[in-house]
Amino acid sequence: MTGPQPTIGVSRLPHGAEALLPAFATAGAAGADIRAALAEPLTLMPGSRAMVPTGLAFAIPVGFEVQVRPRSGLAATHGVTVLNAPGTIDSDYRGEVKVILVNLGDVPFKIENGDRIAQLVVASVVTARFEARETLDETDRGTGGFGSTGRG
Ligand SMILES: O=c1ccn([C@H]2C[C@H](O)[C@@H](COP(=O)(O)OP(=O)(O)OP(=O)(O)O)O2)c(=O)[nH]1
Ligand SMILES: [Mg+2]
Repeated sequence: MTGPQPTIGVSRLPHGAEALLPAFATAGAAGADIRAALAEPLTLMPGSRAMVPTGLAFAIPVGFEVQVRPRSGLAATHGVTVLNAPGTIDSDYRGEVKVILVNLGDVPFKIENGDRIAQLVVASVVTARFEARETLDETDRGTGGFGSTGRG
């Protein structure tokens, strides 16, 4: 561990009373797996999405965010991913963390209580100021974008 190690307070909501806290599967993992908190299994039909409850609410220290990212295994094996990846959990959000999963595969995908559905990456946040200006400084790129570089 070399960088900052903030502590994120985690509150178990009533329906997440038995929920496990997010956990890093290995010492070097960047993402902490987060699990579904479900009273009964949920089946995600092909092409459909669901806001999957985790039963947890966070208190993230100011200056940090939590990103909700897909698990590669679910994506590669089942075509199941996080629709809004990376989801953003703001430091001032105290509601339940939910994971918006979408099934891009061609068979139904069943989610059981306690299944690891996504991974959380904690990141530092830079809060920039946005300042209106009449003109912007010139650069080599200028207004070129959308694949403009590398053309002969
Ligand atoms: O995958 C996600 C993304 C967001 N959130 C929660 C935490 C976040 O702080 C809040 C708002 O998310 P976001 O800013 O992405 O959504 P918005 O559509 O901009 O809503 P708002 O107007 O509430 O900011 O919703 C989740 O639980 N899961
Ligand atoms: Mg927002």
